[in-house]
Amino acid sequence: MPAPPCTSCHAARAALRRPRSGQALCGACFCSAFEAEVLHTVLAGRLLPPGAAVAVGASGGKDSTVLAHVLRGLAPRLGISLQLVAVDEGIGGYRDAALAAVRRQAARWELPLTVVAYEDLFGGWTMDAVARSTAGSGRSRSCCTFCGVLRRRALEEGARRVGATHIVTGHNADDMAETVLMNFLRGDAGRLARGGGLGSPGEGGALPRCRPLQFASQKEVVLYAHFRRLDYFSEECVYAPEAFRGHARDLLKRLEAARPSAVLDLVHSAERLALAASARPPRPGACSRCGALASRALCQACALLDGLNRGRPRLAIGKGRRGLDEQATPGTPGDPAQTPTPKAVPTF
Ligand SMILES: Nc1ncnc2c1ncn2[C@@H]1O[C@H](COP(=O)(O)OP(=O)(O)OP(=O)(O)O)[C@@H](O)[C@H]1O
Repeated sequence: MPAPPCTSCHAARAALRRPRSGQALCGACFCSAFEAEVLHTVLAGRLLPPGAAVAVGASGGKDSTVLAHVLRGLAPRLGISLQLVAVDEGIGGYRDAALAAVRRQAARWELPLTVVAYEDLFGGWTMDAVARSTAGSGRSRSCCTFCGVLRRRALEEGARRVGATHIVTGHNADDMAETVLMNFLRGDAGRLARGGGLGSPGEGGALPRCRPLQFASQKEVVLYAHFRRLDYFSEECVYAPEAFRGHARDLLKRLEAARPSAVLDLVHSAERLALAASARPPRPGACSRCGALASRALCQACALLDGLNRGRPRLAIGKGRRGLDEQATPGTPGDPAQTPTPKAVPTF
């Protein structure tokens, strides 16, 4: 049976049904609708004001590839300038290939690209060295916790170096729903309260961040990349199988099969959450080491690096963190058996 006509242009045959609405569209009309929705998200949320110098966190994966492509098309209309900032976490056999995809994109789209590396920013620590250190403490699953915190810091540093005023990342609705679910499962009220909305306005001197694909489903991001023939890197990080996120992802898939709106419902529910006064985390202050926003004496990044440099990475995660703050003395040397011979003292 031939495909039905596109319900938008009525000229071409439909190539897909939109996963949420069931609307039958041809590839061209789907891509136009997707781009219009991203534009609406940016304008309605006042995410990127005219004149903004925007750093796109470019991982080479499907989400940031689609984000960079869509924003490049919208840039003249929004009055913004764009550049790519990629973080090299130092993950052998994974990030090098992903960075090659980012370099191809930058060349094809004529966008400036800056690469910042953990190794240079964090006193010689690469993610592979962190993984060896955390596996030694029997907690290899914590790898992604370290990587998430350090990547956030590295992206901020890269964006500042190129004079950006705003940071955008490619998190899609599925990523956001997984995060909400994980925060619920961990009982992390502070993160749940902070996780709503389309990004952060830039508290404590940090650059404003936003996620223009936050309402786009993963399936539609993949479809968009397919119809626009985008070249991206699609392998999973070598450390991802260890991550707790995988359990949230599996659970979400099952929830979605029973209730197709589950992903967006979760994203919206996080926006509407209000914490009881007794559950509210204390107002953040400044990290005693680097000055970034911190809810304890040290910000997360400094606490993690401190734990690593002491050869006690577990100290920096969860309950051990309090002890680390109490012991925090700037410049404490690391345990040479664990540290990767730091090249420089981390400064951010
Ligand atoms: N190495 C990196 N350098 C720069 N930005 C990154 C890097 N890794 C992730 N990001 C940013 O964070 C977003 C979320 O990344 P994450 O790896 O959690 O999800 P993802 O769904 O696999 O994203 P993507 O498909 O873009 O890789 C990315 O879309 C990108 O904007």
